[in-house]
Amino acid sequence: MAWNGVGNGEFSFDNKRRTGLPKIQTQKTEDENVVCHDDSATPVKAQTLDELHSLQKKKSAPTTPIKSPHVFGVAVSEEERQKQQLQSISASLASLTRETGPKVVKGDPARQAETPKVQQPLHHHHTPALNISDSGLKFTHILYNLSPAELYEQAIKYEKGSFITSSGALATLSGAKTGRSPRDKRVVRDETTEDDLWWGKGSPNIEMDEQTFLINRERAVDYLCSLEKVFVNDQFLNWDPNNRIKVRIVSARAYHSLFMHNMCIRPTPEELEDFGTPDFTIYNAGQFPCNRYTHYMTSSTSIDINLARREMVILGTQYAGEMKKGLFGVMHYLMPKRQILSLHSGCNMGKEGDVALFFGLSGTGKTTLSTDHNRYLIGDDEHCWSDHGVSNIEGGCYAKCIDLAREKEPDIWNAIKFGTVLENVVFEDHTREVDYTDKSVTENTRAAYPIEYIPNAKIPCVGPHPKNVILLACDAFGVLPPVSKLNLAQTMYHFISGYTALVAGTEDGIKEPTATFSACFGAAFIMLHPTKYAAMLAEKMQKHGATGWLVNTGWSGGSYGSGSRIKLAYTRKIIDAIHSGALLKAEYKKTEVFGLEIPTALEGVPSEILDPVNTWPDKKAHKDTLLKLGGLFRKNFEVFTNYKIGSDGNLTEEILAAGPNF
Ligand SMILES: Nc1ncnc2c1ncn2[C@@H]1O[C@H](COP(=O)(O)OP(=O)(O)O)[C@@H](O)[C@H]1O
Ligand SMILES: C=C(OP(=O)(O)O)C(=O)O
Ligand SMILES: [Ca+2]
Ligand SMILES: [Mn+2]
Repeated sequence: MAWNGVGNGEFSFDNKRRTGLPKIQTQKTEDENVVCHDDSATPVKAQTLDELHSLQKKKSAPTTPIKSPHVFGVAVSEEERQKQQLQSISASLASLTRETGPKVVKGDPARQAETPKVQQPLHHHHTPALNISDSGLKFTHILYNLSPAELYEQAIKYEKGSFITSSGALATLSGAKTGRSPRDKRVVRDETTEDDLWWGKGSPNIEMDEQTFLINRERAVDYLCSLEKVFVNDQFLNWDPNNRIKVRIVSARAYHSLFMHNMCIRPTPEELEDFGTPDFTIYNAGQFPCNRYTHYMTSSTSIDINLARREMVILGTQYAGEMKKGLFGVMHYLMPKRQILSLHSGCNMGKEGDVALFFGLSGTGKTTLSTDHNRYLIGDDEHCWSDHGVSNIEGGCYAKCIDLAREKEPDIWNAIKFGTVLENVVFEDHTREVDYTDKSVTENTRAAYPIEYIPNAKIPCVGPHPKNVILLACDAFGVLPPVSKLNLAQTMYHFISGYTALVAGTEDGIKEPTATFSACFGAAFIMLHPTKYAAMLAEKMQKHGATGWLVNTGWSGGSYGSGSRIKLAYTRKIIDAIHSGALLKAEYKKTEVFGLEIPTALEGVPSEILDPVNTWPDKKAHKDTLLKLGGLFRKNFEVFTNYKIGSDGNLTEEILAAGPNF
């Protein structure tokens, strides 16, 4: 191909075939001696590219002037404060056999220029040179409380499977595990926990001894310290300032750090300055397995809680929900010790200050129904109920997003933007548009976002005593009514039972729903015997005059396979009528077997669906299914019949009588 360049700057590939296309002008002037200047911009204030890049970022100023923190009356310099912080992190990462923390330094190792020079390696004990192993010679870089933008960069650069979706969320994969592993949870049984905790049949607390915990802790710490860099989050749990817990999360992935940034309460820069020693520490070495030769291990996954040491170790699972629910378990131990009830529930508040709690197992609607455009969101999953009212434990929400639709759940849809972690979703390769119907990776696709991403979030996330306590069950048998009003004994019966029945999965051949009973609608997280929480709930509901409700967000018109799931729009109408007080005034009738009080009419919902028997074409099948479920409830409750609930002997009797009768 010939260069047809000519003196006037015209440029084409072939002069002869030049037809309709305009000539491309590369010089505006005819005078070749005039230097072409780039229009009006002033020149950059840099002599070199490095200098130019150094101009790009500035150190952000704290939101309030840094007060000089005094330690024993002595002012602490910023340098000293940074050193103390690093010392605290090094102490967290200390091997318990060597009793020394790793050498730690702040900043991304890939950006050496930004990493402060280390004058003195941080050791809190002097180690004789003879004892030093290779690991003692290396530095571990600490990426401390990074911002979402920084964590995005880390994830995209270093973690395979990290992408920015079209709405700005960070799509990520949680690896082989896409849900929690309750069978791999272990709790240290020692003097601290022996008498307090619920052990044995039905308990989620599978025991391990202190020594085994230390072995797993060492394994996790060694793994983390072997890395070039680890992420450290220092954050809070519980919006009740008097019962706030300081948590530190040490993890190997930006995904985990961003997840916890979103899910825990984010400290202000000032609060961070005074953070000090954490009350509880998570060591998340999820990419590294546990050693199956270790006593008590039954798989390569282990989630270990040591309440005396106030530590949790995660090995062999990267599912981020494990961290949030692990901390929830810790709160289920710490809070009742302070006479505060911890609850696996969502919570919202009306304009008049009326608070509702939404209990329910995974997938029953806590997040969906507490996120209500007409009400203030206090939280979607974990709360405390103290003498002062309710408080959210967390700073974020964790929504299921399978089949998420903008029209049905606009607030959750709009929260999936920059900063949100989107786990295990499938997206279109080019547009990065998420297909929320795609279950290729898992059905348990999730979005974790800070609570303020919901426009009507109530900040601070606290509220007065609840007026309504709504128990959600997704009944795939299709026999529980869409809504029932419960008396206190019934509320306790259903709270202790903790029933739901989801369809087992999407695999072929699974037609039968399986009933799940999970005490207190969260047996996987409770630490004490269920009757302890039940007694506290009964006392609080009685004292504050709260009404209990049972809402079936599951099947209607038949079981899974023949019936269909109750429309979300109808469930919302039901919930609206509970909030407004309209349902309290409705006319009621009693159902057979379960003895539930059901309304005969309700605005916005077809009356015939209020009594499930009307919706089943086959009445015998309905009766058989009802009796079958009643039998399952009865069998499940057998283990609780020997327990007293609270100090009121009558209540225990009433609760036992509040179950199905046939
Ligand atoms: N009638 C209904 N009520 C509540 N949720 C429903 C209903 N029908 C379908 N769903 C879907 O069920 C799921 C409930 O999940 P979620 O609210 O995240 O549960 P939880 O927070 O209790 O784990 C959501 O995906 C929601 O869209
Ligand atoms: C994160 C979880 O909570 P939920 O499904 O109740 O939202 C979970 O159970 O793993
Ligand atoms: Ca931060
Ligand atoms: Mn939820």
